[in-house]
Amino acid sequence: MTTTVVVHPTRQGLADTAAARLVVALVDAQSARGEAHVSMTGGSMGSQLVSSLTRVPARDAVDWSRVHVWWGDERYLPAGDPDRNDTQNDEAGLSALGLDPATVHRVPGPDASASAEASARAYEATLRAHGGGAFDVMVLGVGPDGHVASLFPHHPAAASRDAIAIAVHDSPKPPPTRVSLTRECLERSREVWFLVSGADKADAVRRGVRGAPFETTPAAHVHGQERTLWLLDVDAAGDLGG
Ligand SMILES: O=C1O[C@H](COP(=O)(O)O)[C@@H](O)[C@H](O)[C@H]1O
Repeated sequence: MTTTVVVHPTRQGLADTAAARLVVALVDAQSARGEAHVSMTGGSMGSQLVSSLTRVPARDAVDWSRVHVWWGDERYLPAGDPDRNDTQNDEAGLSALGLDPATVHRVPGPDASASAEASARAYEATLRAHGGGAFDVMVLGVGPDGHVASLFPHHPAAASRDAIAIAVHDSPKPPPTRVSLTRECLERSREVWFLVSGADKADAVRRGVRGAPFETTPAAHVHGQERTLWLLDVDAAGDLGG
């Protein structure tokens, strides 16, 4: 397993390059296994990545009808809520890619589940029916506090084991109720890509890349089975030194 840091001059360049990488990774996965599984992220970079994906010249090399889309976490809000990660990805152009809605696996919100726990169980059951969360590529953002998906520093839910997906209550970042993949699940992917932009993330990136304790920096302890990439813009890389 290797960890690589790649620094891009601009945020747009970061998103465009990550989108091109993702197209190639999906083509490779489909050629090796017939279908591809990617876990997307919300937050600032999630939608920018989707927007860039819609403009990658080679995107037609992917058979989008055989791409399974998942999310590493979701804000527990009704379908279509503008604060949901999937809604924001949709608005950035996800539907323009030619995906089959049956292979876009959304986390149920309060309109489709009795509780965040029930939502996590339903999402976990869907994941178990499709390989248990061993994605080809897991795309993750990182918060300024070092959180990843909805695993927050010093939050008891972050330490959950023996599950694939969990309910998260009292999130320090709104909305307070979320559903997240667990640390165990996040580590099952072939490749983990952190996409991080902005000077406000520079300290979290430094801690993540240098391996700070899980309790303070959950992002530091998520690795791909084959490869971990920290894809940064120059501002997010600002505290890494030469
Ligand atoms: O709330 C969330 O935050 C993180 C990071 O978001 P950002 O806006 O600080 O980039 C995101 O990765 C996660 O999916 C989302 O639910």
